[in-house]
Amino acid sequence: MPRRAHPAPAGQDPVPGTAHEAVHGTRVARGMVDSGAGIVRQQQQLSPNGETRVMTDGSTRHPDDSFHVFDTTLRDGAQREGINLTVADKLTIARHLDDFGVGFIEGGWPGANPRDTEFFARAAAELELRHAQLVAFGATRRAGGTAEADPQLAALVDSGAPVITLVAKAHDRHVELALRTTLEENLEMVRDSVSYLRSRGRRVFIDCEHFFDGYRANREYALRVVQAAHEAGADVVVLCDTNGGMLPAGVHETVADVLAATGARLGIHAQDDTGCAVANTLAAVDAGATHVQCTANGYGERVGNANLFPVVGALEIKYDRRVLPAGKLTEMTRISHAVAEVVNLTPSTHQPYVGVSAFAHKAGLHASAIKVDPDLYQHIDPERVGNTMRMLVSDMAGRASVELKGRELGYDLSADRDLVGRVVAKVKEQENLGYTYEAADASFELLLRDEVHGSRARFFTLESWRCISEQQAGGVAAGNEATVKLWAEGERMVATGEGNGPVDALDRALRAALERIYPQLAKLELVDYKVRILEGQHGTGSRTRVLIESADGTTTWSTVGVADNVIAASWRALEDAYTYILIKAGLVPRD
Ligand SMILES: CC(=O)SCCNC(=O)CCNC(=O)[C@H](O)C(C)(C)COP(=O)(O)OP(=O)(O)OC[C@H]1O[C@@H](n2cnc3c(N)ncnc32)[C@H](O)[C@@H]1OP(=O)(O)O
Ligand SMILES: CC(=O)C(=O)O
Repeated sequence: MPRRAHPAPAGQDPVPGTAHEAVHGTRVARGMVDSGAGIVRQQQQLSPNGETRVMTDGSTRHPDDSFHVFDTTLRDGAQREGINLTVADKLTIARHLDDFGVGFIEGGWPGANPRDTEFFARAAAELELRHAQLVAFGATRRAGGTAEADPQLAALVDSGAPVITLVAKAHDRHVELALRTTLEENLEMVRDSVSYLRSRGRRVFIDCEHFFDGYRANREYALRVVQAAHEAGADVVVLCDTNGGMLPAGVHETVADVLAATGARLGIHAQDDTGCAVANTLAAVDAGATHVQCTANGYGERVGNANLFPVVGALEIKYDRRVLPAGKLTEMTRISHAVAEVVNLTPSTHQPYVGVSAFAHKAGLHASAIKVDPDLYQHIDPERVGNTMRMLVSDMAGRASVELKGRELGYDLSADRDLVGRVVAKVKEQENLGYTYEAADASFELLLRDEVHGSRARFFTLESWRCISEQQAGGVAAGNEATVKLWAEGERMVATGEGNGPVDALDRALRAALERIYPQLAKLELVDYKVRILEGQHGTGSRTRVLIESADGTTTWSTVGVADNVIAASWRALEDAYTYILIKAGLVPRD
């Protein structure tokens, strides 16, 4: 890997606990350094070839400091509408990010609110980071003051974080309108703030806010801000597309120019307002930036930031650049979903690399090529990022889709072309009635099994069901009751259930009838229920489709039912859900 092109400024030693020793050729660095406001852990070794840094706790650091993956989920990601993290959430996310192997975790703005201040205090006491360094974020000192006397900078030092990111104005108009100060004073604020933090033993990165817009408005001034930060000792000058309006070509051209004009080490921070944050980040890397700021799942202010996962995926796989510790790339899908869980947002199914649909194939022609070689329709092997290929079966499926889906489910259908053809035809016929099998894997598996065995799998046979929903005047629900009459193991069962809705009542009645014979049903839980009214087709009236997601404590599965009314459709989806759990429990149905 290339070494860092920009050694620390003359007269200033690299900050203890950072990876400068790689730049300066030192092979071993150990010890605990009191940096003035807290102990900075400094236990690291370079292997003889300089490629792997082995920490004394056995973990590995990045090969060197020449490229930074900097995560700002806990600072800029938390600026997304709808995200509201507790300190405990932030600590959990920091552990996930460290486990993934990012180099820097920006934890928040100490002093801006009690939560972020507490986060840094607890991080110092509780976080055992194996790969990352913790970063505190803040702004340059106030206009007209001194860094020494600035309470906000004091809070950054007090946070104990070994690395500080300072946001600085780089757009002349912002200096005049937002800071209400002179262009010269803004440069002085940058120099003074960086020098002060450096004198306190901190490594400093500068986020040049609105850099690209500022560069367009006043190139010379924007470059002077970069130069001021660089000369004062900022390790990386991060060019920020704060309003997110840039496109990749413009980013590339600007970064290349700034690099040539200043010689500063450059980073990129891209907001996603044009949908180009990842592309802009990579364009900056192509132009020479060696520090990328990203957030997990692209969370961030307004529409978000450059998404960490596709950026890292591109760097590791497409650029063949080792930015994660060995073996960590396969953790990507798990980490993405784990962070989504903590922030309480459903993971985007269509996210590149890590979404559940990222390697899901629906079109029959795709499946037929994938059958020969998955590379024909996949840009990478999904296992490289911990994801899996999935076949979707729908009315767009062909023989190959069914054969591959069958293989996924444990059926070898390759020798029976007729059977596969019958399954394809059945799927298309059923989907024409409103069924959807891509969203109901378990119903598809039952359909496939029925074709393989030549008859419907049955653990019970319905005689009738009846639901009664009662409402009192004024719209107050009085109750829901369902009765099922069915046959199982030669016995006739009649059972009644009450529930908070007719489908709940039907489910309870079914359990009451069957649980004695099939105790495995005690584990069955209905976890999600979706109804969709389908427009009438071919002159028929509208139909109702119900999708039920069930779980047994270890796995989940989905079933589908379609009928003219919602309860009949629900019954069909329930019947599949019950049948599926019993088959999975190893019971043999009467076919
Ligand atoms: C592009 C980004 O996303 S940068 C990150 C932005 N993040 C946040 O704003 C979240 C945390 N922020 C906060 O909690 C608050 O805004 C605080 C604590 C930082 C400041 O709060 P307040 O003191 O009440 O100020 P307020 O938010 O109204 O305005 C910001 C002040 O910072 C000043 N300021 C803005 N940018 C900078 C800068 N780069 N350097 C120095 N001062 C700055 C403004 O001039 C303004 O000063 P004024 O109060 O003298 O007019
Ligand atoms: C610093 C930052 O978050 C921005 O400029 O967008």
